[in-house]
Amino acid sequence: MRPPPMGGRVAECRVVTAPLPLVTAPRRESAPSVPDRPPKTPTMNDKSPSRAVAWLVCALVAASLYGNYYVYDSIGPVADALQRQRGFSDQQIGLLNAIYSLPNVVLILVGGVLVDRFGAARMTLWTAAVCLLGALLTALSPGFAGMAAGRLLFGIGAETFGIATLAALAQYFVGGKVAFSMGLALSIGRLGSFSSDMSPTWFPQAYAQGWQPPLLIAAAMAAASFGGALLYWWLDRRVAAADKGIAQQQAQPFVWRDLLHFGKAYWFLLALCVLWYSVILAFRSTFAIKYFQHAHGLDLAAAGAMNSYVFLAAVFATPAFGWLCDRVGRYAPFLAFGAVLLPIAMALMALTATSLWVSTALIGVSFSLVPAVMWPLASRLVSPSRFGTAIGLMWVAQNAGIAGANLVAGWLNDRAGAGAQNPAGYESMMLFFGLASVGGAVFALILWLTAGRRAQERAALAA
Ligand SMILES: N[C@@H](Cc1c[nH]cn1)C(=O)NCC(=O)O
Repeated sequence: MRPPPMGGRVAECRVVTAPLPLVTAPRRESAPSVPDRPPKTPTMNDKSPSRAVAWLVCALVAASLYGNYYVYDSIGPVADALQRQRGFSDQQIGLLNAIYSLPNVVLILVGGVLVDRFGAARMTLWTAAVCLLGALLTALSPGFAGMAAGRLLFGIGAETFGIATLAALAQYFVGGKVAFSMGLALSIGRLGSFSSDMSPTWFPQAYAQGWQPPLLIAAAMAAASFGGALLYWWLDRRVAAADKGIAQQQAQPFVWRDLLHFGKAYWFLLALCVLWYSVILAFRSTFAIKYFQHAHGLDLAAAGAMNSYVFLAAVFATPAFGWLCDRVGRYAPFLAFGAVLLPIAMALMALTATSLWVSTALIGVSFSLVPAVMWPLASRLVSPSRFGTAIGLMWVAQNAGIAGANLVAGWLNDRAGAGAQNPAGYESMMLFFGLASVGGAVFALILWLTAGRRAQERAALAA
């Protein structure tokens, strides 16, 4: 009944003696290839109780992600109130979000290793607790320093929490539907981001009272997230207790050299992750609204709405694409398709007068498809006992890329004097994001055409 554990005392479970539901065939240690089809095992029988347990875990992880992503995006809606009521500068408000990413440039690798060491369930619980403390500190602090410390604490917990939740799904859905389950959980997370953006409409009384009540609502969301994590941890303990009789092996100690054994496909995926997320998150989260206003003549409300449709599309499309991937059994072509849509959208926006709806739709598909495939694919490219480390390393580079892209794009805009009076000043920023998105698409294509093809050839030979 228990999935192959990822860490802690019950970590390495690739040798399985009993025909257990949810415990599946061994995966490759460091294969540089992209699987054509998820391993078909007899473990995910539609009516087996273990399948129900896996979906319960998925529901708890998704609920937990909802609260976590709500807090992640909770500063934007109170930015104006923080400026008016507490006199915060733009730089201070920017820092409340930047301080989330900066420590993670180093720390998530440690977080990933801890996930492999102590297991997904324990780390989900511990990091959800850290996130709750961070959200409370942010909401209750009387001064800027306390709020910044709260966001720092939240960031330290949240990124490792993200890895632990992906690891949980990779464990429980190892026999099938991994992309669908991850897509579903991520889509509920996106719903949390969307809810946070919509909270001024949903909780007008809270916003009428000032900056604090909305942040207390965010802290309540973090508490709900912790509740979900607690239930998941409890369930995982019960599953472990039911599996007492099964031979389990000790966790492998972490060895830095292991990183070099991840294989080429993993490194292509990491490069795509850095470039694609840098464009998506730095452009969409920081500059898109301003760019739509100044270069495309939208007012603030229309620009904000246009941007939020990307989130909304992802809520529905991410699990749908995950389902499709599981069903078709292909990953790399979908990833390449999603990655190629991004430079096309950037080119349409920057170089043509095509309606913004077209580029928004393309970015919406890309934002739904790439994460729906990237994380399940990562779970198949490395050994289960190194999944946390592998994602940790990807997110170290991703956070550095996002922070760097924000700084470079801001510098390019300032240098060119970009603004409402000078829309052409955005050209260098768009060129930068365009080139980065082309780079991401190239790595996705290489991943598909080299590692993916080789896997197909091997499969054909084996047949
Ligand atoms: N490292 C995280 C960054 C993030 C984005 N939203 C909340 N955290 C990540 O890549 N998560 C996976 C995702 O696609 O959201």
